Amino acid sequence: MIAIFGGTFDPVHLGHINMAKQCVKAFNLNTLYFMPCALPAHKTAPGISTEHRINMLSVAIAPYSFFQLDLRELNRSGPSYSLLSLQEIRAEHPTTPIIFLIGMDSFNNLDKWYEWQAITQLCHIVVYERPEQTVNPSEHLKNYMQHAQVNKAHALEQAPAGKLYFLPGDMFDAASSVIREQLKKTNKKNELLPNSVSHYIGQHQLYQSDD
Ligand SMILES: Nc1ncnc2c1ncn2[C@@H]1O[C@H](COP(=O)(O)OP(=O)(O)OP(=O)(O)O)[C@@H](O)[C@H]1O
Ligand SMILES: O=C(O)c1ccc[n+]([C@@H]2O[C@H](COP(=O)([O-])O)[C@@H](O)[C@H]2O)c1
Repeated sequence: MIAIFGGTFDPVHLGHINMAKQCVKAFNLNTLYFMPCALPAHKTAPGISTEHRINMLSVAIAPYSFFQLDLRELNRSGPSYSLLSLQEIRAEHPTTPIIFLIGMDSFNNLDKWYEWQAITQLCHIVVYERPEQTVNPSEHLKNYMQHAQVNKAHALEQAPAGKLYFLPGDMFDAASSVIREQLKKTNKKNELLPNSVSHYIGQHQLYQSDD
């Protein structure tokens, strides 16, 4: 199985680490790849450099041998459409099951992603719950849920793509946007961040203003 966790990671926080660990455990993965986007398709571009986002990801995942980075989106120009990355990964692994891990807020907006139906044919979507985000599907998503949703993680090993699984696990109340606001007010260690990321932010004086 190939597992990809895409995100802006501005910055990576303990909510990301928590859901990624749960995914590794549920699917008994050897490796889960964090895939930072260059230019988010549906939100404003990060105010810090890509290099800082990658360095923070690197220090955050360093303690875990089962986490790695996939930097392919940084090599493309234009919005980081997941479709293009998944097409590349599928071409590299024609028959292997591919998991794309997202949070509940992303799932509720999935039908607004570029060519979202093609995405659901290239990979399995695994959704992790998020505080204050209940499943809220549009008609399109309801239809997708009806034909794709499975209730056992094991079912995703039996096909290369096309399934949808809601991964159970403890929710973790953390959001990069909230953390950025907190960091603007105080540069004290932030409890929603791995210590190594807090340290990196302090060292490089990141997120001190809106610039
Ligand atoms: N605490 C969390 N619980 C569940 N899913 C999460 C959590 N934090 C992030 N995610 C999911 O991880 C993916 C990448 O998230 P992203 O890097 O955009 O961080 P974020 O915290 O959602 O950022 P922002 O607050 O700026 O929107 C998205 O699919 C998002 O839904
Ligand atoms: O391809 C798209 O249209 C698209 C739209 C919104 C989000 N995504 C992807 O979903 C992942 C989480 O996105 P975000 O914006 O919450 O960091 C990340 O890999 C994004 O590239 C992709």
